[in-house]
Amino acid sequence: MPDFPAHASPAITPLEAPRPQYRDRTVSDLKLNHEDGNAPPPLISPAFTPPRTPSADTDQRHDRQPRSIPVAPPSEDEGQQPRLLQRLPNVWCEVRARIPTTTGQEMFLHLYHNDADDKEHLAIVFGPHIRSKSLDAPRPGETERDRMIRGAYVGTLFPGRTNSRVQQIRQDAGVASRPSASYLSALNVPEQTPPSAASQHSSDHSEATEIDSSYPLELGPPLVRIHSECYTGETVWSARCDCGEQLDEAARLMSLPAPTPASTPGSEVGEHQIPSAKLPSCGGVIIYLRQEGRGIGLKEKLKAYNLQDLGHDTMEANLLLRHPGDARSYGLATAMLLDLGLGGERGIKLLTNNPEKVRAVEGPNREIRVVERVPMIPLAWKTGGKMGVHGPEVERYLATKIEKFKHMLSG
Ligand SMILES: Nc1nc2c(ncn2[C@@H]2O[C@H](COP(=O)(O)OP(=O)(O)OP(=O)(O)O)[C@@H](O)[C@H]2O)c(=O)[nH]1
Repeated sequence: MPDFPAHASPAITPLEAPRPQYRDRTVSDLKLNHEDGNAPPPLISPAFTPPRTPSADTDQRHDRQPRSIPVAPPSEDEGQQPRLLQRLPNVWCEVRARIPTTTGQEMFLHLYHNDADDKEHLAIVFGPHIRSKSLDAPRPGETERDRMIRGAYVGTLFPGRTNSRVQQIRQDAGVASRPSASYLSALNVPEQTPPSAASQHSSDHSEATEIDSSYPLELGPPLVRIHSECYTGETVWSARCDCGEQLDEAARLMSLPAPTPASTPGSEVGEHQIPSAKLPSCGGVIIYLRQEGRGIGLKEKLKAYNLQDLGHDTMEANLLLRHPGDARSYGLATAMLLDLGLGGERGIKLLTNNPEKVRAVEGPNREIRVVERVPMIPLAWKTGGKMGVHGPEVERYLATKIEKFKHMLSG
């Protein structure tokens, strides 16, 4: 018997926790994985494998425009109808700010308030073409500085700037007449357009129309992701779900350069060299809804995780806690998209696997049209386990999404 110090406990065999018996099949059982048999390598440690940020240098094979699937308009006899609010909530963008990202691309974070809940929902806007009407509309008594502080400015802020409007940009650039579209685009300034049907919600004040924007027709329907908050998957490296990876992938796709001549690296617009990191991207919007845990909140989701460790799947766990399997609705997202000028005939391309989301985001009167769906295939499947979240928990989670939530994950 070795000499242990007095405080040492006698060596005992640690209690072997019985492994929970899961009744669900895993994704591997469903034969949807590209790899057969070879389990992907485990995550090393969250400290060394932070969630991926959208990056131009991540897997070049995926640097193409995303594959999308046309969405048929809804028919009367469709079986299960999504939960739709009778009327859309009122939403308004309180403030926005430019966020340079680790990839060199910039995005504008828009913070929204609404009259349906007291949460701060967000719109993460990529590219220069999408602007919030409620943000741009003038507010009583505000100064130009107030407008710049709340983000209702055109172009880029710089020390000493005194005016939020486009004329100021022209003067600073020494451009007497109306600058070219590509020059404005390089400055992140939307082109001035006459008020259109799509801008019918804007205020008719001259300031608002001056900075009205439109998403260029040649870019096709803008790419949109409606993303529900997931603290565990996006912040603390959880491998129980693929939420963090989905957020990264959406941002990456929206940062891909737009297929226009101006997007050629090193291209020049007049005398102005456009830095490649600032080349215009196709852009798009991630509507980030504070719907933690499919709407049940973090506390309840953590309880659900414990139930999952006791052998239940993600849907059963919600039901055992007396919550719906999915407690979300998408009226806020619809209203935010309208405020961002994405209503109307042209429609949007929605990045999702969730069939309910496709219909629900269209709103009670089809205010938004989802004309194409872009599937979100887990990165581990696309890369044969080299990248992305993998492990038994996420496999069970994905299997339940396919089997019980009817997610269209096989493409
Ligand atoms: N209640 C509960 N919520 C979860 C769990 N795992 C992730 N979530 C939440 O699920 C939401 C994301 O939903 P998903 O089902 O992954 O995806 P989706 O938004 O329905 O569909 P996609 O658009 O295809 O991603 C986020 O709010 C997460 O916090 C879980 O085990 N239990």
